[in-house]
Amino acid sequence: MKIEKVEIKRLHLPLKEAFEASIGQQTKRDFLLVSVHSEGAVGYGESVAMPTPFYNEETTETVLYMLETFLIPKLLSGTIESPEDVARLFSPIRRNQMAKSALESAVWDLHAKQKGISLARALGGTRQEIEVGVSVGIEKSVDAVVAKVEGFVADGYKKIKVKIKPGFDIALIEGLRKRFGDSLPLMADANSAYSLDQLDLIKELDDYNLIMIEQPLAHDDIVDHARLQHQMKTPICLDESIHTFEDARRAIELGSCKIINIKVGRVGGLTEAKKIHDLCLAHDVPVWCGGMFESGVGRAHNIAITSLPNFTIPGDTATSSRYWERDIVTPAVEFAKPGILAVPDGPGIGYEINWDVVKALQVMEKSYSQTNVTI
Ligand SMILES: O=C(O)CCC(=O)c1ccccc1C(=O)O
Ligand SMILES: [Mg+2]
Repeated sequence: MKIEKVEIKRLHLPLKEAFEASIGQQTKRDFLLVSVHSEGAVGYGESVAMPTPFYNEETTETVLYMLETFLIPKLLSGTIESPEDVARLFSPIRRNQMAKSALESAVWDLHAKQKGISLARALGGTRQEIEVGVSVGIEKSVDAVVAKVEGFVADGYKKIKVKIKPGFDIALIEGLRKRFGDSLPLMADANSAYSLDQLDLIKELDDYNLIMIEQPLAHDDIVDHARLQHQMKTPICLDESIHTFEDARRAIELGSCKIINIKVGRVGGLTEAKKIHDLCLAHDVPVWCGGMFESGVGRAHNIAITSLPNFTIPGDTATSSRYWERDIVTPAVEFAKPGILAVPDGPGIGYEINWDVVKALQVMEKSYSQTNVTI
């Protein structure tokens, strides 16, 4: 497979409503839509980095820089037999997982389209349908979160994840349990807002039958999380701490978590996501697919990877309408049944790009081909 051309479009996609977490507030996506071209076929991917380095160290600007300066030149000048080779090609470049993933996932889409099969099938997915959860932001009051959750429960979402931070935690979970009872599939995500100094407070969360607590401690930690997991019955799930297969192996070995949130962008692409999935399967560690407010393109990649067998917990892969007035794909991502998405069986990601919407949102576009780049 020879990649002849790469295109990048930078888009500003407004969220329907602001979303707050312990790491800050978000009102729109500022992201890159990446296309890779080979022999008349086109594959699509998206960069999930945020404009600010508050979730991880990457930003939309650093992704653009890494793509232009290192990754696109490497892809255009290298030869790849399969999408798995892209990770090998990029391996001399350290980190910058979200930049790598934007390009790598586009090559996966291209590969599946060239084979005439769905991305899910190309990845080894086995499910035709996936269960979906929703991530709910911090609001001004417990009642305001309860009201939001009421709507999502009515929509049929199979898992409710609420964001917590110090001062907006125990009372929130208690309020939700009071309103919805013990059977609501509920979890909390702290985005690294706590430390072991707050051990007693964190341990109180053990009383609420949560499916898991996501990333309570530092974004770069697996040691304190192991200490915490050994003192709690509620499974700890790692998000920010896991960037690679090796991170996952070490975390499992230490007992830092019992569940892993796999985000395609955070781990550098679909090949690494699949490797982490396989490792977790071998160690009886269930996984689920997290979200980064992806547009329909990244969402389609998330749906495809979620069709693999060890994605046994509903992901943060909500419908387009949870986030956007108009998505950039057509059809929009919608439930087949309440709380259930159908895994597309058309070639590649299985969604078309809505170019009218892309044009309306586009703030920059660039094209790279073999003639105008050097490493
Ligand atoms: O609905 C989504 O896409 C997931 C929302 C979410 O929780 C999130 C969004 C942006 C950055 C980090 C996270 C997270 O999972 O921690
Ligand atoms: Mg998280």
